[in-house]
Amino acid sequence: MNDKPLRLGTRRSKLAMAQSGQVADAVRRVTGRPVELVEITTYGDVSRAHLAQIGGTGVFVTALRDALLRGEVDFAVHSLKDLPTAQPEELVLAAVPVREDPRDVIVARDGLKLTDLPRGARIGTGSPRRMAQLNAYARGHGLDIETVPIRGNVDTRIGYVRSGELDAVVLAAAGLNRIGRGDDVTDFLPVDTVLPAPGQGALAIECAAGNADLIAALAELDDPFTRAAVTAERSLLAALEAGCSAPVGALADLPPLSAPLERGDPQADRQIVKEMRLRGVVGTTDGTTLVQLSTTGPVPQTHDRAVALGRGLAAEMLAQGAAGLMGERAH
Ligand SMILES: NCc1[nH]cc(CCC(=O)O)c1CC(=O)O
Repeated sequence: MNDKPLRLGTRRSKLAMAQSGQVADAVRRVTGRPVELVEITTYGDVSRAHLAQIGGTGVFVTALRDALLRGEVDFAVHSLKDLPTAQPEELVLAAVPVREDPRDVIVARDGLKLTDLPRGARIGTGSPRRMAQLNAYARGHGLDIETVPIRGNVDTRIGYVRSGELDAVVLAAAGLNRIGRGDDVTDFLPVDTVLPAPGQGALAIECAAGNADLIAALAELDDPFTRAAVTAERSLLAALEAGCSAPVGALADLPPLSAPLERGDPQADRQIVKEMRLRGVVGTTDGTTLVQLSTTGPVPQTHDRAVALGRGLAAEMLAQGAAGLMGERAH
């Protein structure tokens, strides 16, 4: 047996360290090898500039990928939603593990839920996708809220609420759960209200394309349903030619059951594993216009079919004017 430690390249943020630590445990289990964490500082960690200003996608990812390409680390763990949709040829996503809760949540003062927020409440988020959908929801439901651009790590964001500067902030459930702050959530936003970012809640384990033994070992951590889902979501994003900072949401999951689920009902079980629903949304950040569409079909059994599912829905969204809602292109 090969006892040489596997080197896992990771960012130093609390979230990155938490998810790298969890994946390291899983990789130790399936490979029987020790795993050591190698900390890498990325431009996104250092820059104080607003993310939209440093621009482009994948600022958090480039330094990790460079370390992989230079052979300084054996694999890296990314939040899938931060990964650019273009895959470099020299690298492969060796595994996409089972997805965490994909929903966005709010952390609000006094335990408030979205619909309890008082008139004029200030909600912090740096994400045009979250702004667009929250503002659209507010318009449709007589809520009077103001979305306020913020950035920073999870602790910083929650700090704005604790200090009283903001009434609430929007975050991803998955990130809070991974750093053990799930109890701070005051409201889970239904995906019908705010569709998450493509890939949200999922991780990607990436390694060099030439590392066949490691790729084979890591395959055990792959969840085919999650992989098909995030492939469809990211293909939708790519086909809209939108970057990670575009107001685009997408989620592929199980379609609602046509009949109430009965435990062990073979009919319901078959429906669960066979079908996938893909939803996509794009809108203006003020929430005045949203294009929101969905499609349901068999769970894609190949990469190409998952890509086709995402592209197909993107084409329908473009036909309904999606391109005009995205504003300045990131690239
Ligand atoms: N944009 C930052 C980011 N990238 C990944 C997560 C955690 C959720 C995930 O893994 O999808 C977060 C924080 C957030 O959006 O609240």
